[in-house]
Amino acid sequence: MIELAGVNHQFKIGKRGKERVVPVLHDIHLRVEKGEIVAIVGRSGSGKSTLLNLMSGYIRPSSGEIKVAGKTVTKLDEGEWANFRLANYGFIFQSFQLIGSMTAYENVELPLVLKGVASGERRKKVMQLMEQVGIAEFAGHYPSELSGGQQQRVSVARSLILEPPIVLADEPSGSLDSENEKILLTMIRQLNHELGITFVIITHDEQVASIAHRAIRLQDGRIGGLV
Ligand SMILES: Nc1ncnc2c1ncn2[C@@H]1O[C@H](COP(=O)(O)OP(=O)(O)OP(=O)(O)O)[C@@H](O)[C@H]1O
Repeated sequence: MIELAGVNHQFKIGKRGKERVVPVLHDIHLRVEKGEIVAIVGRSGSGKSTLLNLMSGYIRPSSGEIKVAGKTVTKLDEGEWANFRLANYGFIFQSFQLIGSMTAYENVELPLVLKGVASGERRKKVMQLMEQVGIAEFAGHYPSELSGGQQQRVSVARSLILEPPIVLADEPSGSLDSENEKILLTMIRQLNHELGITFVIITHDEQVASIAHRAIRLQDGRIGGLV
């Protein structure tokens, strides 16, 4: 589903003319199979977010090749990446990244609006999914009127509304208490099992890593073997 071959990444930092090159990822070879839940673990600064950003095209590798769903994505331009992301990826973030001026319903609906889906079909899909993740009763609430766990469920619903084959999650339970974390992890397992969605999850949390089929440890920008 996702394949990285010989991927290296370095950032350039500092003032123009005085840039310094900071190597962050080194010779990454990684395959995530369809239907897998893969956890990416490792210390702060080991390169986990950089790896996820490479998978989602927000940054381009300095060298190496990346394939997603059979397509070589390394050379896609911005516009092509935007379409590719919409068709293939859902995203879940630690900070939920909901739009504060939109209700829970409107947040979940947004990807369908962007895709140009007709309003009747949007309504059906949004309500069905909000019910599935247990937040239908909060449809008219704004994010500020919801608990952290409820906000995260809204963001999960938004990430799934276009039925993406892959969900990338960056510390998805980082802002949740243990009760809400449990609900989120059960939901991820269920979605993986029932819909075959592939998950790549960055985490520091052992509970999260424990639901993964496989955990990959990054150490100073290198894959340090299975956990
Ligand atoms: N845009 C950037 N410009 C320059 N350096 C960056 C940039 N983004 C990340 N880095 C550097 O790359 C290294 C890896 O960062 P990254 O965010 O991938 O680590 P991480 O494992 O996700 O860390 P954390 O667990 O703290 O989120 C760090 O040393 C960081 O300072």
